[in-house]
Amino acid sequence: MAAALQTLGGGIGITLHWIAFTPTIEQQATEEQKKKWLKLAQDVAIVGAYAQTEMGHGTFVRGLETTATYDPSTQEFVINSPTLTSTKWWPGGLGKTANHATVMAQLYTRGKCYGPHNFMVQIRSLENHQPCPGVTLGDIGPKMESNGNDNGFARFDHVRIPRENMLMKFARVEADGTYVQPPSSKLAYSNMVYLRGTFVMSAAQALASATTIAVRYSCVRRQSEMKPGEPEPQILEYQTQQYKLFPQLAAAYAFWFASWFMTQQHGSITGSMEKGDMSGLAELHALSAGLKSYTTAVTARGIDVCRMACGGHGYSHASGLPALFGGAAALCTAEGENTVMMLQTARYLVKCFAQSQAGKRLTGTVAYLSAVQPSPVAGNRNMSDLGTLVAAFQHRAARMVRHAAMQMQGEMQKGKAREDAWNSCSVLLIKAAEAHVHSFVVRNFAETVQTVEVDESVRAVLTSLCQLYSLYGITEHAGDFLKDGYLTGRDIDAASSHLSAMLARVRPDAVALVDAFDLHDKILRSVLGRYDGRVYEHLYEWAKKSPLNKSEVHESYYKYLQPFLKSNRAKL
Ligand SMILES: CCCCC/C=C\C/C=C\C/C=C\CCCCC(=O)SCCNC(=O)CCNC(=O)[C@H](O)C(C)(C)COP(=O)(O)OP(=O)(O)OC[C@H]1O[C@@H](n2cnc3c(N)ncnc32)[C@H](O)[C@@H]1OP(=O)(O)O
Ligand SMILES: Cc1cc2nc3c(=O)[nH]c(=O)nc-3n(C[C@H](O)[C@H](O)[C@H](O)COP(=O)(O)OP(=O)(O)OC[C@H]3O[C@@H](n4cnc5c(N)ncnc54)[C@H](O)[C@@H]3O)c2cc1C
Repeated sequence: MAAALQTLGGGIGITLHWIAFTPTIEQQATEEQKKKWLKLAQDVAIVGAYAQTEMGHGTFVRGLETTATYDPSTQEFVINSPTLTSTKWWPGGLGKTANHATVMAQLYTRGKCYGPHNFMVQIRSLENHQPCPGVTLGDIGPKMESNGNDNGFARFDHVRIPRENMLMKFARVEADGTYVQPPSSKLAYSNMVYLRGTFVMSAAQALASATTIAVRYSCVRRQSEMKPGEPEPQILEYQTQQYKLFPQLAAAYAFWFASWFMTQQHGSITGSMEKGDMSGLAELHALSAGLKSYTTAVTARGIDVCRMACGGHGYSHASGLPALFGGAAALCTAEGENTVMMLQTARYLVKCFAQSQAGKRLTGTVAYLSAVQPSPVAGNRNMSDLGTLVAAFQHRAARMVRHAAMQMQGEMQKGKAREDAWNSCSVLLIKAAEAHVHSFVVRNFAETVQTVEVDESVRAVLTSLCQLYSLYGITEHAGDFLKDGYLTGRDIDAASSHLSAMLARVRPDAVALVDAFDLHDKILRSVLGRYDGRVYEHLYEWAKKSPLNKSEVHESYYKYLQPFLKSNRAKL
């Protein structure tokens, strides 16, 4: 149903109904409110949008301008868009599809503002789908990709909703207008944490799709001569092609396993939060923000590497790669712009570093920060040993977190305000947070391949993939590892030669590793990545269906080219 709606002639989008609107009801509504809306949403008896971002604010949620003012005389909230920049802007499905929206608005009661809260607002008639009174709706226009989704705008002109339409699981407003505090003001943001966590799997699946397409095509495509007179080789025989594709393939597996951890963490921490234990929220936020930022950025870049590795046909929509890239690029901005998200992780790391400096034993994904010795113990390391590689990534991250935090402390000791010191160290902070997330992904990958229940022959392949992913990271960021002498030049050379060996070792299993993603042709939507490998016949069929081929001589010839040619010939 959802897929049908999704593809029905484009222009409508129900994705956000499933991934944002419905989970918001699940996570933020009271049991009473769930009885009213959750089944309607789950049965698609209503279609919803998650309306938070405005034309003037996306990142800075506390700066949102839409207001929800409580009127105790009628026990209603008045939803209003006071300025042009308060217009809700970007929400998927808001333009033409949704008839309801959870609207994030500044809550006012008894003349005081209590910050952003979620409100259920009906925006279109259930009879004729016309906008409700006081509601102005529309699509925001063509985008880089995903134009099948009607990302829309909405304005509210003093629209009245019952008090009960405030999602009140955490915070409440009583009938007389009394505001009841939530256990944490950030619980209103809980669905963003959930959604960021799901983006890690979206990134893994997107990179899995791109590497499936590129690896399969690289076995079909033959090009050039490796040795004079020999037949043209599969382009996957070129080491450069392996160096482009196999690290992306390894990253797809790494992110897939990271999303398993993210899902498990989200479940257990939100489970504890249900019982009132908020202690895990900060780590969950930092992990989901950092993983979302890191995996989507690597995925977007990786898909473009796959696209380029397929030459001209990669640039055709027949390959499916431009659409994948456009979708992955969106993930870098949506649900928390990547820079801002990585800064959130950095904020958490600086806090944890200070706690560890004060003698607190750190736990969870930051435990290594207190365990890693500042002074490196140089020496010939076994660069093919996973434990050695994990330790190298943790040392790098710990060193960079310490450096950024100390730099910030130094700025403040010179008299800078904390906020100014933060801003002037934010590039260092971002790099440290990226190193932290990278070390988590490597450690989690290594732990998963060592413990996952698979045949030993499969474990051997996954171990090679994990070594390849780690060695690629070390060689790509060699400076970070060399800086304090933790790794030597000889170690980096050893890492490079092991990486070359891993490329050759993974080659025989490359097709099996992408087939293992089990992505049906209907999901891949790629002529180059077809399971049957019949690329050229289907590329020709695909091209023949181009709208431009409906007529032998296109109407533009008669309208523009013919008169233009005629006039140029007349001047000869
Ligand atoms: C091929 C690809 C695959 C498929 C893709 C297909 C197509 C692509 C198309 C679309 C993509 C798909 C879906 C799109 C869905 C997108 C939906 C949306 O975008 S919804 C809107 C999302 N918006 C955001 O995420 C906003 C981001 N901004 C924020 O979250 C916050 O403003 C902030 C940046 C975090 C700052 O908030 P604030 O200023 O209040 O906080 P700070 O002062 O920085 O920190 C205070 C304190 O609070 C803690 N904290 C902050 N946030 C949270 C949180 N969520 N949970 C818990 N704690 C939080 C923070 O850590 C601080 O704590 P402390 O240090 O202890 O003081
Ligand atoms: C495809 C797509 C779908 C979306 N779907 C939805 C949806 O369904 N519902 C919804 O509510 N929203 C949706 N959004 C909006 C999305 O959540 C916002 O675009 C996102 O949160 C970024 O906010 P912004 O666009 O205001 O960018 P800005 O925050 O203005 O960012 C612009 C630049 O400023 C920088 N910047 C901002 N703040 C800081 C800071 N504190 N420190 C350093 N740099 C900073 C950013 O890093 C970035 O480089 C969608 C967006 C896209 C692209």
